[in-house]
Amino acid sequence: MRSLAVASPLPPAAAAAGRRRPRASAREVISQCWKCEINQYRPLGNPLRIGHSQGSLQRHGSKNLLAAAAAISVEQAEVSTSLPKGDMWSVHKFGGTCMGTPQRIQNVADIVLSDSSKRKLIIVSAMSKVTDMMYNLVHKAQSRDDSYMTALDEVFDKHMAAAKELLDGENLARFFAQLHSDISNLRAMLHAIFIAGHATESFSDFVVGHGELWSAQMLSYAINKSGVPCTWMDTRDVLVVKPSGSNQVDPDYLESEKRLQKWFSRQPAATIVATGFIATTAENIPTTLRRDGSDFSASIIGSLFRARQVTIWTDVDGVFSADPRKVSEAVILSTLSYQEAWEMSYFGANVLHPRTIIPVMKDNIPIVIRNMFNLSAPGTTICKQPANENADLDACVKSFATIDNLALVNVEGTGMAGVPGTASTIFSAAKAVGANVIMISQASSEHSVCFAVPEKEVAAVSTALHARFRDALAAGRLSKVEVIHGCSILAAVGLRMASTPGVSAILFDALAKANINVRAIAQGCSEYNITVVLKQEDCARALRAVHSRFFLSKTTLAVGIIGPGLIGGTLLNQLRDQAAVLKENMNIDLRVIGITGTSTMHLSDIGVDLKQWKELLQKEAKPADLASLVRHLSENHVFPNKVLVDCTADTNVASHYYDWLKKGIHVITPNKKANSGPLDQYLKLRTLQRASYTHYFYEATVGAGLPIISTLQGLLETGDKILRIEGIFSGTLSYIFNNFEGTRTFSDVVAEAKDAGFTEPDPRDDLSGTDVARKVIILARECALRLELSDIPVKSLVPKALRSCSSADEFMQKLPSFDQDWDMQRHEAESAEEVLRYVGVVDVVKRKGSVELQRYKREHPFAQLSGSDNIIAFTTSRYREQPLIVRGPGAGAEVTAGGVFCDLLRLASYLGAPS
Ligand SMILES: NC(=O)C1=CN([C@@H]2O[C@H](COP(=O)(O)OP(=O)(O)OC[C@H]3O[C@@H](n4cnc5c(N)ncnc54)[C@H](O)[C@@H]3O)[C@@H](O)[C@H]2O)C=CC1
Ligand SMILES: N[C@@H](CC=O)C(=O)O
Ligand code: NA
Repeated sequence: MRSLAVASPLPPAAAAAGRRRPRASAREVISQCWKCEINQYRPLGNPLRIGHSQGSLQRHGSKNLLAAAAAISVEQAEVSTSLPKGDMWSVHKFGGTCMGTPQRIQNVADIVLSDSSKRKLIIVSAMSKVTDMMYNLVHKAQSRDDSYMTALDEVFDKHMAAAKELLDGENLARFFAQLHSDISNLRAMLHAIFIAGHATESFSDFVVGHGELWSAQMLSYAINKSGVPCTWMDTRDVLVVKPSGSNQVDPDYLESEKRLQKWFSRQPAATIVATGFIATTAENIPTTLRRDGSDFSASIIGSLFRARQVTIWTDVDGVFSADPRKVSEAVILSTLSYQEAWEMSYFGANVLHPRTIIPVMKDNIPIVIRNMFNLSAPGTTICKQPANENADLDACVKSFATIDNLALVNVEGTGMAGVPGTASTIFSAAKAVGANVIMISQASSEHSVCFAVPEKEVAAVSTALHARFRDALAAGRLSKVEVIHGCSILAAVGLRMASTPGVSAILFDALAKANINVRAIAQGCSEYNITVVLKQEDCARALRAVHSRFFLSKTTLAVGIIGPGLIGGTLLNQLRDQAAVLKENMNIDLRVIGITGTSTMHLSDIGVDLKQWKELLQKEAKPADLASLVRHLSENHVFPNKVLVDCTADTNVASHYYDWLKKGIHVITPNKKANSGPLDQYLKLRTLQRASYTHYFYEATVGAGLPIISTLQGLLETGDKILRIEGIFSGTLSYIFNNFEGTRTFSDVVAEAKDAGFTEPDPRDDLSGTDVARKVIILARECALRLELSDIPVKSLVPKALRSCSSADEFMQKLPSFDQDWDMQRHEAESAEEVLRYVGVVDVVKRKGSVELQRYKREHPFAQLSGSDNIIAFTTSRYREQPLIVRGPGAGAEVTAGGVFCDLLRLASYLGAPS
């Protein structure tokens, strides 16, 4: 039976008390150290090992070793522990940042303990910065800089301090003894390096690897502390690699498996912490796995155990669809195929080094990249592409990446076609000067070959090509060897691009719409990658344009708000409160990327933080400039759709709608000026709207949030004939006459309507009847009546003497002097059992409109209103006997902004949002 207890490192006292380890062979016992747990079973011929073994013996004394050996029972010595492989193993890897502080190491221990897998192997890097500190020691020593001694003390102090915070009692003592001994060995070795003024690679690797040895021990003891038996592994005892040139190593799986088997038979633990980064050669010389070595260690070990999964813990939520520093919209990918991860890492994406993928790929072991500081993020799973295309690989294009500082070399001429060996000559010239060819493209006409190389290598390539092709150039067989400087590569990566028609069409369409010129294109037969070469200055814009096309929903809308007053401001607050719900439930992503008032303006590339739009408009604002807001919107290539919402009452702003629609910017407004302005301009605007796919919505211009425009359009579009539209169209005037009773004065009620936000910015627009007349015109024009505002006779309620007031405030101040006149009119109506109501009429049959103050009997529906109610009656062919009536509050901030918001959602739904 394999007991977990026997796997834990035991001091002699504990061993003697009956908790025992399995016995190693006689040769191995001689050099085994119970304190440091580094298995000294190798022949003592390796000078690096001698130091350690002798150190161990000197440190702990042979007596203790003998005691440990004596405690091993015969029964346990007989136990054969073959290496279990497969699903029961889960492998985790924690990098230096994860192991950065004692608290983080404790968090790592907690993560390990929360994994319910039957068996776990945890690969760790050195504590953050320690590897650099260790390299620095070697560097100092071989430079004969004796400050290596104080630097070594710092290494000791750092680990001692961490261990003191993390461990206690026996675990701490054990770690301290080991650290102490290692540091004295290192001191001796560094001294030797100092004297020689030189360190061999294996000496250096031996020194540097201590960071991992210490972090592995600390974590293993921290896990032990919680009562879960855990042992630790010096992977130099197991992982055998051979150098494969160009600063790389290849794992020797057969030999490693043999050694792992042997190691495990001695320490058959269910939880093992192993050192990342370090390994050994077949000749037992310490070495490292080079850059990103710990990930590689995890992948190799995962493969040796045929693990269920290898989890690489880091400090990001997973692999992004593009560099998040360049594309703020970048998203975390939930899955990636091995090949995609491979492609992306080539482009410098923060994925795994390609060689890390190889060991697990051969056994189909998934690698999961997770954020240790955000455990709620599920991370990115890198696995074999599911056979079923509909399985969880999200999209055919997985990510976009760029490489800057490139130059294109274009070799061109009629003499190239059909001449074997031209390409070979070109690329051997590039090779001869050591240039790295990053991408190649040749048109099938064979008249030109172009390729991209790093900018810093292009001069040498150009010189080499001119030399090689001197004769061909002189004879005119080649017309030019041309260099195009300042280029970048933009690559789209995705496995399913191969089986999805139209991907490249979408890619190039997005580039075209962003007005980006493509210099060269390459797509290999594998179709994992489509690469385009563009001007470096266009690259960031191109990246954002293509990313948004593939990753943002079609119903992402960039919104510009003009006039953050009562309605505009209320709309911004409603957007703030509802945006997340819309995104979550309806995939509608509304981003306000610009707000302008009359004096200040705030712009954002990705979306204003609506929680603080008011502050931003004060503190982080520029002088208001409508033209630059429009430019900001139309030149933004991140968002597929753009809309301007005019919340002013400004005629000048309204005069721009035509241009905006022409630019492809949708327009939404509660401002009545465009639809009630000069007829010819109105007709031009509506004609353009109908001829284009750009939308113009203005529901709130009549009846605020009440569905007046949409009801009318619905009747007309379905073939009903409108005969007459009649009603109370002014929320302000409705409020005034609903409340002008008893002892209240007319001017008080007007002031109340103003305070309640029912009036126009200047209340004279309401009292003069102009606002109602505008609404009558808007409805009349919907019914195809060609009327101008001046065609509507209007009864103004503004006393003649106040029409010339220079401001709304002056008007409000002077209004009380006319209260008596109003009292008289009211009394007259009241004595006839009637009420005053201000009504508008569109008489479609007679092709005219009117606006009047009328008296109605108390039982008339118009007399029944309250608050700011509007009531609008449509008499039509279908609704002839009983008109279709829409009634409800027809003014006020919330209902009006709500009406504008509805238009925004209608736009999103026209653009494809779910209903
Ligand atoms: N208040 C209501 O109940 C209803 C209002 N409306 C319409 O909504 C629009 C806005 O009304 P309110 O918000 O009540 O008025 P408001 O006066 O509170 O807001 C208008 C805002 O637009 C700004 N503005 C004016 N000209 C501008 C320009 N050229 N560029 C940038 N900003 C400019 C002003 O500084 C102000 O902040 C008006 O067209 C009104 O007819 C429509 C239905 C109901
Ligand atoms: N001032 C207007 C607001 C809506 O258009 C009104 O009172 O109706
Ligand atoms: Na309306």
